[in-house]
Amino acid sequence: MPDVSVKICGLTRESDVAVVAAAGARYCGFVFFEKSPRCVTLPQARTMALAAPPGLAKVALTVNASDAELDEIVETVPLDMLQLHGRETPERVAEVRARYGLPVMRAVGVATEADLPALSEFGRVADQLLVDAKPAPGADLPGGNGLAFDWRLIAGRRWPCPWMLAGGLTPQNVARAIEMTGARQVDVSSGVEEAPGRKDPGRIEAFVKAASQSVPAVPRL
Ligand SMILES: O=C(O)c1ccccc1N[C@@H]1O[C@H](COP(=O)(O)O)[C@@H](O)[C@H]1O
Repeated sequence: MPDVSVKICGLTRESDVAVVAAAGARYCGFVFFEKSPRCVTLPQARTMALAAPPGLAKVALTVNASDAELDEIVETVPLDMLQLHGRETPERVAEVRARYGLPVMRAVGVATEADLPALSEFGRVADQLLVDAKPAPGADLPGGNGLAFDWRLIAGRRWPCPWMLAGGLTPQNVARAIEMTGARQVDVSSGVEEAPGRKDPGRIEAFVKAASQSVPAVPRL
């Protein structure tokens, strides 16, 4: 049975790291975006990153961050990947990759067919894509809204680099999402919380279990 890797994003407590690792997730994410209820300070993120066991990749999520902001994050927090979740251009993605020598995952919001070409464009410069729901116009957050998109839009599609499915995933719907899209990696934030910014260990375990037991769709030729 093919393995599906899970990223649990928006951890805020050291105890979350142990829960995520024990559940069998492959990645954990720390949010550096002030408007988010999951935003963490550099010392908080450092403490969590140092608590992560080998095999749990640590991802910093930023939104249109400057070099100065990224410098501070990368210098303080031991990381395995940078997630760019704003309006970063392909040139900026390439610049960030070169500057830090870390893999970069670029998030792309999807609501309609018109959003799909951006996935091919960013797939040529990023190490990974995060295929997320496009937030409603005027939303405070560019992600982490618990909003799903129409998975039929990407069913069986492939891009030049590995990708993760995100947006409104929950322990209840993740198996269906994987079956419909063929995703081999999934990312969740609000769907495993008991309140905004507070992860629920039971929901994390249920999510990883449901994702791991799912079978991705056969890719379209
Ligand atoms: O989680 C956040 O607060 C956040 C803030 C700003 C940009 C992205 C954010 N989260 C990312 O969005 C996806 C989907 O979230 P959800 O599961 O729909 O709540 C999440 O996995 C993060 O990568």
